[in-house]
Amino acid sequence: MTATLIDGKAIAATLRADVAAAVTARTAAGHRAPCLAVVLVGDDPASAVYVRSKARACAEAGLRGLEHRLPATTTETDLLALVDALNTNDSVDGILVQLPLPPQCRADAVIARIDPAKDVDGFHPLNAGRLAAGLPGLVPCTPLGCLRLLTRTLGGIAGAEALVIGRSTIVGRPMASLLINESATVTIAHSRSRDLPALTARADIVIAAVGRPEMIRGPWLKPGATVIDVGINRVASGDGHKLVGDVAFAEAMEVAGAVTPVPGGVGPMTIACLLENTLTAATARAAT
Ligand SMILES: Nc1nc2c(c(=O)[nH]1)N[C@@H](CN(C=O)c1ccc(C(=O)N[C@@H](CCC(=O)O)C(=O)O)cc1)CN2
Repeated sequence: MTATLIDGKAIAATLRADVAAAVTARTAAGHRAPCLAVVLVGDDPASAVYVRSKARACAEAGLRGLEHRLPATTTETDLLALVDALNTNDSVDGILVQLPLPPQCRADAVIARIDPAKDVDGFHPLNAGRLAAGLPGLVPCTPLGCLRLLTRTLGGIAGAEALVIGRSTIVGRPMASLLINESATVTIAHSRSRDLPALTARADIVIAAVGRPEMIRGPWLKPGATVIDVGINRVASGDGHKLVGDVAFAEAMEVAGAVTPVPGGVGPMTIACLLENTLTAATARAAT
């Protein structure tokens, strides 16, 4: 069996075009363009690349993007002061603080300071609680992107057995809540789970978010399963490096029904869903 490749780049492009069309309609109706403020603290090269991608994606979709670059020595107090200023700036609809932060800034404290109505990352405890309770709110972009990929690939997922591997607050836990809210039957596995191959063998849907290169092997999978690989791991290859996921891709393609590649799977959906969340936040704020 050779699985279908789930083309995250193409699906993300469609979602970004949908957001762009909605923004055009909004501005034609006399509203200002939604505005996303991105805060980058320090010099992490990968974070700088992601922030640039976000700025480009905003511009292409007709959103206003603001960038705040702060030095690696920024204190938590100064970062919180910037978040406060963005919270009270009425022309800002979405606030995103790029992670990871330098050690002197506690991510939990910073995230908790963001106005939940502008929390386009969906990381604020209030939004996390709303998602867990099945209430509407802003949802973390990576799990939301995974759900969009699943519904594009499978249609409905009600009743499906889904395995989420990873219990982080950024991916695993919100992913499980999203799947439960779609009436899937959900298992969450993690580093202490006893028999991961046996859990994987039962799953119609596997979401791999463990951060360990190629840990999930093809022979573990149920034939025909849909595999969403959230991992982005940089591994040595020849003289340089390459990106691999948490799933052994070539093996998975032999057994699964559909698989996301790395790169080009979940990653592009994260940024497309950030645009979607910014539009959602702007629309909700305009209605209040
Ligand atoms: N505040 C946040 N910080 C971080 C988040 C987040 O959602 N909010 N997620 C990641 C980084 N990230 C976005 O910020 C992100 C990571 C990867 C990709 C992506 O498209 N990856 C490509 C491969 C890129 C490469 O070549 O290195 C892919 O998978 O195809 C987009 C966004 C941590 N921080």
